[in-house]
This record gives sequence, C-alpha cells and structure tokens, in this order.
Amino acid sequence: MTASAHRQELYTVEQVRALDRHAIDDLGIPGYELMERAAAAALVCLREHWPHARRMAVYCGVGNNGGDGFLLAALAREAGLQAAVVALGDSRGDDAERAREAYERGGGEVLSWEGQDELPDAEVQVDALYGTGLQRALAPEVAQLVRQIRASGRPVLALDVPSGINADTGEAPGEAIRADVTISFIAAKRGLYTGQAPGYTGQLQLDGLGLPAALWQGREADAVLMQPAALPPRPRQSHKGDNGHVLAIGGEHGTAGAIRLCGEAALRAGAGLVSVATRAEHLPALNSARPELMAHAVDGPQALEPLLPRATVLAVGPGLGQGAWGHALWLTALDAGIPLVLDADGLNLLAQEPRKFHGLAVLTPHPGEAARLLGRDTASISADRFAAVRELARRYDAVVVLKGAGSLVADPTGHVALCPWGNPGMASGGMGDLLTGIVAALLAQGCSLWEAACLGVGLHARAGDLAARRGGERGLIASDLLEPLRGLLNGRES
Ligand SMILES: NC(=O)C1=CN([C@@H]2O[C@H](COP(=O)(O)OP(=O)(O)OC[C@H]3O[C@@H](n4cnc5c(N)ncnc54)[C@H](O)[C@@H]3O)[C@@H](O)[C@H]2O)[C@H](O)CC1
Ligand SMILES: [K+]
Repeated sequence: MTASAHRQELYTVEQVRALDRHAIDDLGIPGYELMERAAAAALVCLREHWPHARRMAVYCGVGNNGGDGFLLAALAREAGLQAAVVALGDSRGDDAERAREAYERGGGEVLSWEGQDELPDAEVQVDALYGTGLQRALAPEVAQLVRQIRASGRPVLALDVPSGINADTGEAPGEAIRADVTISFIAAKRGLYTGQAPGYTGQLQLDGLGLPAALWQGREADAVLMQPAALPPRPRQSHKGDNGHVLAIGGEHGTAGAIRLCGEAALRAGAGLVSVATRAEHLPALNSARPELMAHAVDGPQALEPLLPRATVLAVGPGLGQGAWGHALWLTALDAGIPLVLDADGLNLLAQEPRKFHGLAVLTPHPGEAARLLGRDTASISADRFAAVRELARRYDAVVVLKGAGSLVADPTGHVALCPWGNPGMASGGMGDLLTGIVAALLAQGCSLWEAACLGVGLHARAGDLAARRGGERGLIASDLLEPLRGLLNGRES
C-alpha cells in the first residue's frame, strides 16, 4: 500500500484520466505497465486481507478494469493460487486484450457466464467488471451476476471502483457490487467517499502504483478529504468573553428539544456564553436542565432585538417552525448583520424568501432542505452532491454543508471539502441541531466560516463514530455525542 501525499486530494474521473495520460505521455509509463502495477497491488491487497485464500474467482468486464482482473488472475496463478476468470465478453482496447492474452498464454481458462450459471467455487471473489468507465446502470444480466456474487456470501475485493458505482458522484444508478475491500488506483476518486458509495466500497484502500509525487504536483484536484483536526489549546489567561457569545433562536410551541440540543452543543464546543431565545413555556425546563444556558422568553422581534447586540454569532432554525412567530424572528435575525448558522426551518423559510448572505452565513441543509433551496427534487441532489453543494454556496453566497453520507462543505468560490467520518446511527433526530450549535460555537471562537464548517462537520462526525464504537449505531442519540465531542475538540481521540 503506497502512502501518498496526494491521498487527501479527491479527483473527478476526468481528472484521473488526465493523471493517467500524464503518467503515460509525460512520464513515459505505458498504460499496460500501469495495469500490471494495478494487478500486483491488487494481489498484495488480496493476500493481506485473505492470507489463507487459495481459490479466487475473477469477474472481468470488457475494458481496462477487466484487464486489471486478467493480470491479477495471471499473477495469482504464477503464485500457485487457483484463479477462475469469468468474462462478460470480448475484451476491448489494446491493453485489455493484451492482458487477456497474457492470462490465457499462461494457461488460464476463461469461463463464459449465462443467466443462471453456477459461479465458480472460490474463497474470494474479485470484481473487475467496471471501474471509472461506468456510464449507466448495469445491464440486467450483469445486475443478475452481481446479485449472484452477493448471494454466494463469499468476500469481494473490488478493483478501483465497486462495479455499478459512479466514481464521480457516488451514486449507484442500479445494482452494484458490495465489496468488503476496494483497492483504488493512482488517485482518490471523489465519488467513492460520498452518497451511496461508502455503503458499497467496504474498506477503501488507495495505491499510488509507485508513481512519482511529481505526477500530482500542480495537477488540478476537485476537492479535499478532511483531515482530523481540533482547536488550538486555550490561552491560560482566557476568560469567557474571549470565546464569544452564541445566541440560539428557535423552539416554537412544544419543540424545545431542538433548540436545547443546539445550545448544549454550543457550550460543549467551547462557546464562552450561550443564550437561547425561545417561547416562554420552555424556560423552566431549560433553566433546570442546563442552567449554563441563559434562556430568554421571546414572543416576538421586539423581545429579540435587545439580545442581539451582545451576540457574536446567531444559530437560527432548530424547532423554529415556519409560522408567524418563527418567521418574524427569522427576519429580525437575518437583518441583524451578525454571522449566523442557518438550519432546519431557518432553511425552509429561506427557500420561500431567498437572499444572498455575502459571506456572513453557514447553511447546513440535509438533501431534502437542499432540494427545496434549489427548487429541485431530492433525487437530483443525490445524483450529484458535488454539483448541488457548489450551486447552493454560489446561489446563496454562503458556506454550505450538504449533510448525508460523506458530508460536503462548499464555499462560494467552489472549494469543496469532504468528511470521511460518520455512520448511519447519526441519521436520527437532533444530530442536525448538534451540528448547528457546534459550528456556531467555532465561529464564536474566531474560526472563519470555512474553518467552522469544516472543523464542525469533522468533529461532529468523529464524535458520532466514537459514540457508535462505544455503544453501537442503533439507538445512538444526539446527546451521546456531547462527551466525545468535548474530548475531540481538545485533541483527545478517546
Ligand atoms: N491508464 C489507465 O487508464 C489505467 C486504468 N486502469 C483501470 O482501467 C479502468 C477504466 O477502464 P475503462 O476501459 O475506461 O472502463 P471500464 O473498464 O470501467 O468499463 C468498460 C467499458 O464498459 C462500457 N460500459 C460502461 N458502463 C457500462 C454499462 N453500464 N453497461 C455496459 N457497458 C458499460 C464502457 O464502454 C467502458 O469503456 C479503471 O477503473 C482501472 O481499473 C488501471 O487500473 C490503471 C491504469
Ligand atoms: K470494479
């Protein structure tokens, strides 16, 4: 496994092809040699994960991904392993044809496969059907093969991309290979880290195929993969005034939980002071449960206005509702000219009354809220999350977090950062309220919009992973994250 400096950069398929061409044309490394290196790296990976496996079945497509598979099978046979190859059809392209010939010349046999044929008996199955060349959903007969591969219950090693996954967007337009391990070559394809892809890649490994670092220098990447980070230690003489004042606004009749979680998260993420502006009925519960939260009864804008001058950051939306009360507070907050984090109903109100924030806001939509903000359906957001988050940041002139597996952060200039952490246990109520409070607290402590959004998303997801590791993903609730969050914020992993 080649550790490579470029691993934190993410590329589109087109950019990966340009890297391949650069390696071939400018560094003089033939495409076939890249294929040989890919096959060698795949065999090392296979033996790392399944050291006792003696029999493998390699499923080869007609292109270069299939070529990788043929050369892997040839190397495996040379190493004394049994390798059966099932081919989808005749190989297309010089390198793929040459790879197939090399396999057959070494005595390898190619099995054809029709609809209901039994699959070869194997301890490990290798997916070399499609890689970065996938252009649409798998054909029905290939989808059937994929289902049979899954039904066999045998582990799967996917080469470069799990077949059926779009390496640009992370979408599975139809059936797709669920791999136990995916080994991806040369550069990290952005689609493998977001959307549906993380559910299909299994453990994702990257191998730079021994290419010189010069290959990536100065080459355009599309996004960056977030790296673990924390806030710098607090100065000894720090006092609460130094760490900002978050004013959280929300909590329509009967919905105190969201704004309370938001406020608690802001406290746990280090804000110096946290106030909550909400309906009067919620004050007794708030004050008894969390006296550190200064709760204010706010029945309209005239009661909110005196609180604004003391606030350095606003967190607007958790449980706000879209009625007259919520709308009036929302308008007052947005017109205050104070940096803010907008979430939940604050975003739904924005979808109805769009405005640009000119670098004063972080928006934190989930795909459904993003769809409303763009006037599209949720499916189109999931079909290309990178395009959607960039369009949101540009249209609203704000830093935008598009939540979901592989959360994305974009700024209005098009920079995108991708969060590789998080787990399905976090798809539960209140997690978004937590994130809003965390981002607001980081802004209050002096982070820029971009830093607060990236660090906030990363801390939130890593806290979710720590909490899930301790007690499992099922039944994970937002408040479970508060303690791990505090540790991570202070640079402690456990
Ligand atoms: N130097 C390099 O480029 C290296 C590439 N490597 C491997 O090559 C694949 C990409 O190979 P490519 O031939 O471009 O495409 P695929 O093998 O992924 O796909 C084959 C072929 O299939 C057609 N196709 C696409 N989608 C469908 C579909 N749904 N149904 C039917 N047919 C479809 C399309 O014409 C494709 O061209 C890359 O992933 C690497 O595995 C080496 O590993 C490194 C060097
Ligand atoms: K594949």
